[in-house]
Amino acid sequence: MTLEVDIRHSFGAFHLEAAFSAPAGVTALFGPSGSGKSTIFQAIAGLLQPDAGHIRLAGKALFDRSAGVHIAPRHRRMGCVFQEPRLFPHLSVAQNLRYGAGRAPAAEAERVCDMLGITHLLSRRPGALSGGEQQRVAIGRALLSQPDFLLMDEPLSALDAARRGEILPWLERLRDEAGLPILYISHSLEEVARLATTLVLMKEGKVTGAGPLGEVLSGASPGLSLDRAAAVLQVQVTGRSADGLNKLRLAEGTPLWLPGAPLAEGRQMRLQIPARDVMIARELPQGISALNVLPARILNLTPISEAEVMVRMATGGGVIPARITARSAAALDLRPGGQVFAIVKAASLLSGD
Ligand SMILES: Nc1ncnc2c1ncn2[C@@H]1O[C@H](COP(=O)(O)OP(=O)(O)OP(=O)(O)O)[C@@H](O)[C@H]1O
Repeated sequence: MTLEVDIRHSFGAFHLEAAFSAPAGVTALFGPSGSGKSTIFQAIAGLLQPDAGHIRLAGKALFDRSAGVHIAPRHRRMGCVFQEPRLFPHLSVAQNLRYGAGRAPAAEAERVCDMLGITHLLSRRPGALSGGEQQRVAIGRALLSQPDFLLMDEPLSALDAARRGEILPWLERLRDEAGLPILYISHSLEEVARLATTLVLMKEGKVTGAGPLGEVLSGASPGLSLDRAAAVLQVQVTGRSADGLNKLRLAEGTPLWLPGAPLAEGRQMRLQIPARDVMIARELPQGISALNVLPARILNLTPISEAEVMVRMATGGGVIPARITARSAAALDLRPGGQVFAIVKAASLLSGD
């Protein structure tokens, strides 16, 4: 099931023009304040009728200006989750869930409670839950309305760092198990890098980049500050060395070593490598301190200033960008298709199941 958005709308001097697709998984809308994220959210929710364009779910119009289609919000089969959980304080968790459940079979309620880890909370009132637990119940309530898609507007922004850390694994699970398009508005690139499968970058009402997370985040897009360009790679924990390094494996098998607390073997995680922390060598380097050297093929070079270029490289595990000087790129004679080695100076783990 895919949500397709192609809309235009004006508020005075502000002009929104947004076209993108949100397939199953998490599509993050990311951009500065005032870039138009909430306007898109409202249009998809049916609370605003854009001046032009259409919104389709699995090919069926929820809105189509030229065909005169506007499905009322209550008939859009969507679940919404906001910054605040908006639970009924006088009802138990079970009653709050039932309120959203409609005709959902009991087995479905059990599955959702299990997926979100809220089964043990069913008899409590919202006041006796942590912020993160309340938000999990709010997500459960949205899911039990058996929606065709989910809209999440900054669902973690009202929580402190500890509570965000508590709820993120459940959102990852939702992304991997629910099989729904989830449109997710966020101000936090860290959250986006951890959760999103598709990324839509917004700036001043325009989409400046859209596509699979790794591709958009590794690019030199106008919507992304250069300091934030990074690789996001899927890795698996395969062991730990005697001298305190976790051994990780990229999709195609290349090993990577990372310091940090021991991780459970077999765990799937996302690894983030900032473009500024990657160097490039033409030959397999000898006698350097960096542990992680990945064979790679150059995809393209994009000038980012007079003095710097972004070099995007393909490794078996995904795309790795490196931000290097134009002088180095010329000295190494880097060209698309060239075989090189990406030297990773620093990387951080983002997530795990
Ligand atoms: N109902 C409205 N009437 C007039 N202008 C509006 C209305 N709603 C939004 N705008 C304007 O449209 C622009 C985009 O707003 P929008 O809320 O979509 O941005 P946003 O990216 O969601 O921002 P934030 O991250 O701060 O929520 C802003 O300039 C805003 O002032």
